Amino acid sequence: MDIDDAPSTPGKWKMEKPHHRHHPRLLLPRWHHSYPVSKLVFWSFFALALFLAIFLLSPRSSAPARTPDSFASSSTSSGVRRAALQMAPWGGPAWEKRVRSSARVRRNPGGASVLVTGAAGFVGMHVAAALKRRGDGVLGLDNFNGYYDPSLKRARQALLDRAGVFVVEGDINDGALLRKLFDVVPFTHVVHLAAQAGVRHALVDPASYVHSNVAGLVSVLEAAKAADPQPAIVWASSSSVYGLNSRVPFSEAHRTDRPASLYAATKKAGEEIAHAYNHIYGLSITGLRFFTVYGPWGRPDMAYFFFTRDILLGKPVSIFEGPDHATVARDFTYIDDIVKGCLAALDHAGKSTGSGGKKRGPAPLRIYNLGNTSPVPVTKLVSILERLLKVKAVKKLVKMPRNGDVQFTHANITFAQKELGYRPTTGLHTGLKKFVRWYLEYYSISLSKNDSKGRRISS
Ligand SMILES: O=C(O)[C@H]1O[C@H](OP(=O)(O)OP(=O)(O)OC[C@H]2O[C@@H](n3ccc(=O)[nH]c3=O)[C@H](O)[C@@H]2O)[C@H](O)[C@@H](O)[C@@H]1O
Repeated sequence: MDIDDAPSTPGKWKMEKPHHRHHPRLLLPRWHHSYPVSKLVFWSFFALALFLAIFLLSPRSSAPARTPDSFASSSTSSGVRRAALQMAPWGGPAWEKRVRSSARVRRNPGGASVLVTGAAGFVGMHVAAALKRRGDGVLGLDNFNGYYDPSLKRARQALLDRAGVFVVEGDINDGALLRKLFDVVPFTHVVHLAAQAGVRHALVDPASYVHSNVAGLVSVLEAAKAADPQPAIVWASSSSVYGLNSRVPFSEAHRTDRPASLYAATKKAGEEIAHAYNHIYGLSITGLRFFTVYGPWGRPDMAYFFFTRDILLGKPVSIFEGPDHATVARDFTYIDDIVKGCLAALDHAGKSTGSGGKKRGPAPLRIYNLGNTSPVPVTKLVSILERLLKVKAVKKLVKMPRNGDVQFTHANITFAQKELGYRPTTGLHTGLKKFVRWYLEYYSISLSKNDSKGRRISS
């Protein structure tokens, strides 16, 4: 029946006797007329209540499954990636109120009010949460780009939101946004962690490294130098700046002028840019050279993360070897140790001395290694994962491609120990155990559901 055939006045439609041969749709008007209104209301409410109950009580597993294999988006070009970024609009009284409230110091008398860039990233989320926990004011900033699965970044944002940290959606290259944030909040510190990370990806999308790690850093320093008061800056450099340095363990006094990747070169450039801003404007700047940070809520582009995924899927993992089968090793550093190092660097950062864009006196300029001081071969990393996952990995030993990787990293942390009281306490086995526990829970994977070869076939 066409809707145009229906009379406009209810009740004028002559009903037929219900008949089972009728199409159910034709019975509807009759049912409507013969059913008491009270019963109709009752059943409508009942249906609505049932629907709500099912919706609210449904277990987490009924939500769209999280899949750990979405790092494929990393191969998109920077142009495509940026075009796809849909930033939420910023500004307005309600937005400013939220910004102010998030950045307000709560329980920490004389505490810091901190802008954390890259707050939806791995290290950013942990640092922002730790600052908030101890009562500091924290505002996050992140552009939620698609270098890896943005839903993981959204989940981190949701976690911060529950902790009372507002993450503003925006790019560090947006000077107007940064100026606005400094207008609204007199930040005492900036922990600048937003960056284009990943050593090997620089071959795929070199422009994104210059955009985030060079132009983005300058943009943040420009906003900081013009702010009144000027904040102290703590930012993420990288162990990769040691590049072809072969003296071990790597010390801050060693050469860092032979980077092996564009990523490393942009981080090294950042250290020189920091020098210039400290020199000209009196900004207090501390660079932290992180050594292969890993742990819960980590980055899917890192080896320990995608090895875990591939081992569970029964897919081969490529283990890089140096020339003549030489071991490739990393000074893997657990996230909680890195967070302690970041907070200590912030607490020990001397003040910036400039104001109104003018230097008033010398300000601190520091660089520290934050590593674990015990390099572990990648083969060992894989065997720990095999034990924790209770699955044998399909291992492929391959010659390390010329992709910017270095063979070995090992941190000397004497300076950080002496000046920041930094002391890493988590070994690789313990740290990976915590990572694996998080990974299985986050992706709702049960190890008991393996196939006959002991492999997990799907999440
Ligand atoms: O320390 C740092 O500064 C850097 O640490 C990591 O870089 P990387 O140490 O190369 O970490 P992964 O990419 O997770 O690689 C870990 C190890 O696994 C090896 N690997 C990687 C990939 C692979 O398929 N096979 C393999 O054996 C690498 O050569 C490396 O020795 C981060 O990805 C960088 O963003 C960070 O700046």
